Amino acid sequence: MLDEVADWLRHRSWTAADRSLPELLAAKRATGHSVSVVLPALDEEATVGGIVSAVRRDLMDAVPLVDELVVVDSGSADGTARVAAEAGARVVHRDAILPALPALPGKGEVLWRSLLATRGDIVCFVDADLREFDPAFVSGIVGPLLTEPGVAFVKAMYDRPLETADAVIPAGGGRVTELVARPLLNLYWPLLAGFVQPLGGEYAARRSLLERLPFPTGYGVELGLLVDALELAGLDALAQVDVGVRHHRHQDSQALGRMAAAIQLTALERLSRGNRLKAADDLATPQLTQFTRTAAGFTPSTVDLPVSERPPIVTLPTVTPPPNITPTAKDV
Ligand SMILES: O=c1ccn([C@@H]2O[C@H](COP(=O)(O)OP(=O)(O)O)[C@@H](O)[C@H]2O)c(=O)[nH]1
Ligand SMILES: O=C(O)[C@@H](COP(=O)(O)O)O[C@H]1O[C@H](CO)[C@@H](O)[C@H](O)[C@H]1O
Repeated sequence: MLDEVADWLRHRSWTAADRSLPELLAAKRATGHSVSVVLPALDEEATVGGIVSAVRRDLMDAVPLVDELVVVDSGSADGTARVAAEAGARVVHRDAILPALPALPGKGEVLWRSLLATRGDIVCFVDADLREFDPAFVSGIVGPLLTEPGVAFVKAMYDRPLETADAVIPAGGGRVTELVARPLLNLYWPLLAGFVQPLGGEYAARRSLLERLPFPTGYGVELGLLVDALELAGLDALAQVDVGVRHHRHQDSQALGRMAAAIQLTALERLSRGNRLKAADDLATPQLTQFTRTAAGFTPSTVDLPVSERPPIVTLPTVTPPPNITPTAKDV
C-alpha cells in the first residue's frame, strides 16, 4: 500500500458515529449548504418505499438535514413511481429530464440526469434496492461534506453479506468489486486502494464537483466517477465513511458479467487517456490491498502480486541433458 494511502486512511476514513446529528445540523446552518438525496430506480417497487419513508421520517420531518428527496424512475414497468410518491419522494421520470436528449439505458444515465432535476449543493446517491435501510447511510456520508471544507466526494463503506434465498454468506457480496474493480484500481490507480467499497451505490459529493465530471451511462459510473474525481480533485478531497451493513438485491452471474465488462471498458477508456494516476512512478512491485471487518473497523491487508514470467522453453539455450547415469554395483 502506498504511504499516501496509509496516511489517507488515517485522516479521510471515518464512521457514521464520528459526527452526531446535532453537529451536522449545526454545520448545515453555518455553511448554508442544501442537501439532495437521489434514488435511481428501475423496477424497485418492493424496496423504494421503505428507503424513501426512512429518509423522509428521520432526515426531513424529524430534522432538516435533507432538503430534497428525489426518485428518478429509470423506465420502471412496475409500481416504483407510485410507491415512491406515496412514501413522500418527488418522482421524476428519466425521459422528462432534458427531453431534447433521448435517454440511454443505464444507471449512470439516470444519475447524470438527476443533477438537472435537483438543486442541492450536496447530492447524495442511494440505491433503491436496499433492504433494512438505515438513514445513517445518508447522514454518515453527507457529514464530511458539511464539516470538512476540503472534502468533495464521500463513499459509504459497509459489510456486504451475499444474501440469497438459500443462504447468507457473510462478506460474500460485492463480487464485481472484489474480482474486478479492486484489482483494477490497485494496479492502475493505487492511490484509490484505500477505498473499501469503490463500487458502492451510496455516495455523496459536492454538486460543484459532480457537474464537472463525465458520467458513464451504465454500471461503469461508480468506477468512472471515483477515478475522475481523483484526477480532478485529488485524493485529499475524497473520503469514506463506515455506515454498517448493506443488504441489497443481488444480480445473477450473467448480469454481473455484463456489469464487469462495462466497468472494465470504463477503466480502459481512462487508461487510454493516460489517466493513470500513480503517487509514485510505476510501482516496482504491484500490490493488492483487501479489507476485512475487525473490531477496529475495516482492516487492510496488502499482498505483492507475482509479476515474474518464464520464457518459452524453446528460447532456452541448448541444455545438455544430464549424462545417463549408469547405476553402479553399489546402487543396486
Ligand atoms: O438501468 C438501470 C440500472 C440500475 N438502476 C438502479 O441503480 C441501482 C443499482 O442497480 P442494481 O441494484 O442493479 O446494481 P447492484 O446493486 O446489483 O450492483 C438500483 O437502485 C437500480 O434500480 C437504474 O436506475 N437504472
Ligand atoms: O459491488 C459489486 O460488486 C456490485 C454487485 O454486488 P453483489 O455482488 O450483488 O453484492 O454492486 C455494486 O456495483 C454496481 C456497479 O458499480 C453499483 O452500481 C451498485 O450500486 C453496487 O451495488
